[in-house]
Amino acid sequence: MYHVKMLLELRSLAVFFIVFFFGRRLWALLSRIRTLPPGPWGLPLLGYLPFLKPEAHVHFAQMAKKYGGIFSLSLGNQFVVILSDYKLIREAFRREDFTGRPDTEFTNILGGYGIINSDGRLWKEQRKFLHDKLRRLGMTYSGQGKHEMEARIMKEVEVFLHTLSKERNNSTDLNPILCTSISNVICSLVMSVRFKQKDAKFTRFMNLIAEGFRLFGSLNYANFFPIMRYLPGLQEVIKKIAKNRTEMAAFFQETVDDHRATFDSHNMRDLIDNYLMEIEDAKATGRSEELFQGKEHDRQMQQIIGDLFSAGMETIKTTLLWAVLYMIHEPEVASKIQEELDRVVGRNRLPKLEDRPYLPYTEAVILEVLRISSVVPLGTTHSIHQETKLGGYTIPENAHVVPLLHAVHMDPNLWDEPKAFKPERFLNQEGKVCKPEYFMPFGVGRRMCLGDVLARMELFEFFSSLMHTFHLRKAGEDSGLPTLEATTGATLTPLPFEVSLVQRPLQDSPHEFLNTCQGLRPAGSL
Ligand code: HEM
Repeated sequence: MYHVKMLLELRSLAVFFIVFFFGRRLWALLSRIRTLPPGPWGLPLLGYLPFLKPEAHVHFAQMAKKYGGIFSLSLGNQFVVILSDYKLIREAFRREDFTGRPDTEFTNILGGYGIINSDGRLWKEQRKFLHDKLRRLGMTYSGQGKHEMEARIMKEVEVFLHTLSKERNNSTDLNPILCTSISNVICSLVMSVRFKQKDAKFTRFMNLIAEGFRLFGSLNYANFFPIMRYLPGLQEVIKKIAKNRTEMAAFFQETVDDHRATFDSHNMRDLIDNYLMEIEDAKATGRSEELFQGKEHDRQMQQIIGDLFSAGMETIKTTLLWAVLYMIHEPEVASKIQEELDRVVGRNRLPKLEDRPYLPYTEAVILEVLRISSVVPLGTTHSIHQETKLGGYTIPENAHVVPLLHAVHMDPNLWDEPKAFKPERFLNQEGKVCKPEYFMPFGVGRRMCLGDVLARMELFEFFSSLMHTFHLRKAGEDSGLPTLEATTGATLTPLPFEVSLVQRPLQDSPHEFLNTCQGLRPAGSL
């Protein structure tokens, strides 16, 4: 009898301890959950993934209305924090602890090379190096380099206009023409190479990039559930990515080898020459092993070329396509730009960078295009490698942090009628350009776009020259206006459309102007 009683007491004690232990754990878990940014619960293991709609930026913006300027959700095994409060975006991204990039299937394939997806010391050193060298090559608003950069861009602008002059009055798809022209700017800066329209090597290169985007897109689920990488379908995708990357690497390596063979330390032609100089210097000073944090030198150069190309081509081309589309929709805005260009620049030359301060309306239109199109709607995902606090909430280690730039640019509390195209919002009462701190198409903080100066130069030169030389009209008499709907990928791209280009009549000095617009030699590979 005594033993039974003992056993019962022991059992009660055990139950008490189990309840106490799990109760404490549950309490700790709930207390911790309460410190995380608010957000939906989702399903066990899958989290919110099954409910995510294809246009993630629009879906997240709707969620932000419910949960606020900082909210969180689980997507598979990832904990994601979405920021749409511009003050919190600024606060987070100026901090060192928010400069990480996520560790995913995608970044594993890249092996930590390059700049966009690198992390820690390699990223810091590469960012400083690139910032310094690209400035010397002309990515700056001041100094001699600026003129060299302008010359590189203008060469492409002129070839672009020449190609278009052959398309006058026809319905034209600007996408492939812009693709070559914008690529040539970045290729000339990085590796002194340029391509003709429809060049076979360039076409292959562009196809590899397009296929790369598609293949990495289909790997998305493995980013959320790493175990899925072992599924046969995804194994095939991974093999194909590896094959394409080998082909791209060979293409870049050929350029690096050519540069090595003709390298002259007294004549730095481009970014690759600067990298070769750095590698030589590291050898001479016994730093070779440490350079690029011990990573393979040539592979780092290959990835840098790939990173700058992918970051600097699609974004600018897409922004220019949006600009053209909005000009077709907003003929009054287009006329005001042309009136300003005619008054300030005159009809006998193309606009130059030094005209820019005197062309506030044109400048305001470019800013409005950048705002309304938010070509990189979700910015680039950041990550943190140690638990931290933001806006009073706990941000756990390895959380992904997404700046919802689209929501910032469409916030009715910040912008009057955000869906309307209103360049005037970027002009102050004196008619001067002013940018509010919640305008952030290039991101903000320590990992802000490295190419924003080049991007602003290119957008100005291409857009103002195009407007100075052509009227942009909708193609086809009977068709309606092309849609402003976007295709959602890493960037927000307009659906394919055509434009009718009507050459603008000349007034003064027709010879010089004609020479610029029509008498140019076609491009050839360097
Ligand atoms: C309209 C044109 C462009 C837009 C809208 C744009 C936008 C952005 C955005 C939103 C980011 C992410 C910032 C972050 O991580 O928080 C970024 C990063 C970056 N951009 Fe751009 N970009 C443009 C053009 C360019 C050009 C022309 C270049 C090349 C020279 C370039 C090079 C880069 C690089 C290297 C990064 C990564 C920086 C890092 O991780 O430290 N971008 N850009």
